[in-house]
Amino acid sequence: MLPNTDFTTTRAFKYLADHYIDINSKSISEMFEFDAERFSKFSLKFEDILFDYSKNRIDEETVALLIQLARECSLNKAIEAMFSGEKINATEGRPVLHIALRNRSNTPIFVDGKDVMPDVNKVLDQMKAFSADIISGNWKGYTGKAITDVVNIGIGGSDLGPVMVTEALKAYKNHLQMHFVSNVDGTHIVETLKGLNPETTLFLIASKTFTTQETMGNAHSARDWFLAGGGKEADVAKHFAALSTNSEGVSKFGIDTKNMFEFWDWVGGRYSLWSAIGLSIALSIGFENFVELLSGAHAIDEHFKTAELEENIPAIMALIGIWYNNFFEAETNAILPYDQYMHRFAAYFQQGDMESNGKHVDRNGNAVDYSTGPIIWGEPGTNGQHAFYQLIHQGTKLIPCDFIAPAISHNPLGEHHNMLLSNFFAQTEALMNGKTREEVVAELKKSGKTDEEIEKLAPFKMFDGNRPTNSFLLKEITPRSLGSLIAMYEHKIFVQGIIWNIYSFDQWGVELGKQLAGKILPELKDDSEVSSHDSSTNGLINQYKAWR
Ligand SMILES: O=P(O)(O)OC[C@H]1O[C@@H](O)[C@@H](O)[C@@H](O)[C@@H]1O
Repeated sequence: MLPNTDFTTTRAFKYLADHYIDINSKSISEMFEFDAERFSKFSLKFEDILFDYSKNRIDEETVALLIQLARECSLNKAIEAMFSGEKINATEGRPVLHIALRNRSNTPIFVDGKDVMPDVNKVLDQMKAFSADIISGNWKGYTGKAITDVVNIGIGGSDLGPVMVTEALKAYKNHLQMHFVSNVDGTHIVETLKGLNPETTLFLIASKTFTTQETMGNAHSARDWFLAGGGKEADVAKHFAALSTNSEGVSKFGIDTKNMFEFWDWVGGRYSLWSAIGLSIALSIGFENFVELLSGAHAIDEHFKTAELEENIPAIMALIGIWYNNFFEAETNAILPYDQYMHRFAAYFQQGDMESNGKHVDRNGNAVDYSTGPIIWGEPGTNGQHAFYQLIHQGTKLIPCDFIAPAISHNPLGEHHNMLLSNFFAQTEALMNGKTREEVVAELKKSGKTDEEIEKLAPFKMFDGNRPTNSFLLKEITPRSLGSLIAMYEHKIFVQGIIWNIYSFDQWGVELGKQLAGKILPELKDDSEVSSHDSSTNGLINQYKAWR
């Protein structure tokens, strides 16, 4: 059973509300001036990842109270419940066990009295053998040629994780060309298949449920393309594999269940890159590297389970987020990787975080009267600097930012990496320090402006500063360090869900969209006028019919 506490009624919450008034009158830079130990107090190291949270609007009391909050909400019990396979996804009656998929210690994890590890290991072995066969060219297509291109067809959790990781780990890539088709917009598959050869293309149909409209639509079009290109029905087995929990759906589609890589309903879609859904990752970077990714995540699982809350990186990340979300009323959280390979990281955690904690009903079924999951967004630095950082620096909204960067680049080209990292450091510093009137006046004087001009310009050139950031400095983006970083964010989401007393592992809001589209689709089949909706929807549908 998960604990069931309204965090706004805890003692810690009340203390935090008072303490907020105090902290709100302080600046981060001031707190650095008064405390030479601030960086060492508010930073943690895990293997080759340095997590620096000292540039936040916090002091020691803040952290102590936030930890008290976590304790009053029985976070430790909740962690135990997840790791021991309890059905903590109560609205779907399922455990939440992505941690089992990367349980490299292989200790038993029981679901309904059955250890899941033998099944997990069996699928890993199957992925190992399959990826070795495809990569080595042992596996032949229907005309005897080796596979050159892999197309993963999936959406949401069956797409975003594989895309994000294969991009982030491109430096580890082999000769196979990876492609990802997600959108039901025909453009996506048509453009992807241009230039591909059916004889050397492998399709992975990635869908937990094997019923998702977009994926099924794209999978059928892929098969039509394959058959039109010369392949026969009997050849489908050499070119299509399925990653799914639904073996019935897979065989109905015509994929040999020998080519099915199974996972289980206790794996949430947005937490599934560690499962068979990660087959495209194993194909792209090799199975050993995929295992490294799992190992990095497993190391964080152990840390999360055993570290004291004061030293627990995911817990601290979560608590700082709660501090801004529920006391400063920050609505969003920007994720800003200074690494081009990580360009889909923010998009990945848009689903990870927003689908998990975008909930307005607590675990008792009552509407909450506090703010829950933040809006997650972001782009890689330095691109974002030339686009939206203006608002982060000088806008009216408080936007806590996560800066992420590797110390070692996979592409050390001249001064590029120093230039990139100088921006990373400068931005977090500038967001904290801002620019005072005195500094602005001195700068303008130096540039030869008159007193009158200075008076006019100064307000626009001043920055308040005091804008909070977390910094994640990784030695290098490797399969292991990336695995750890992803797991940190996953557990951050978990901790926040526990404190907000919501269910983080269902997604009823998304299910609605699936139902609604299914209702309108038949109405679009012919040209007859539609009148069963509101006048806007009728108007749009009828105009669509007139124009198409
Ligand atoms: O993997 P399948 O079942 O195709 O689902 C793909 C995605 O569908 C969405 O509507 C959500 O439910 C996501 O959590 C899920 O990742």
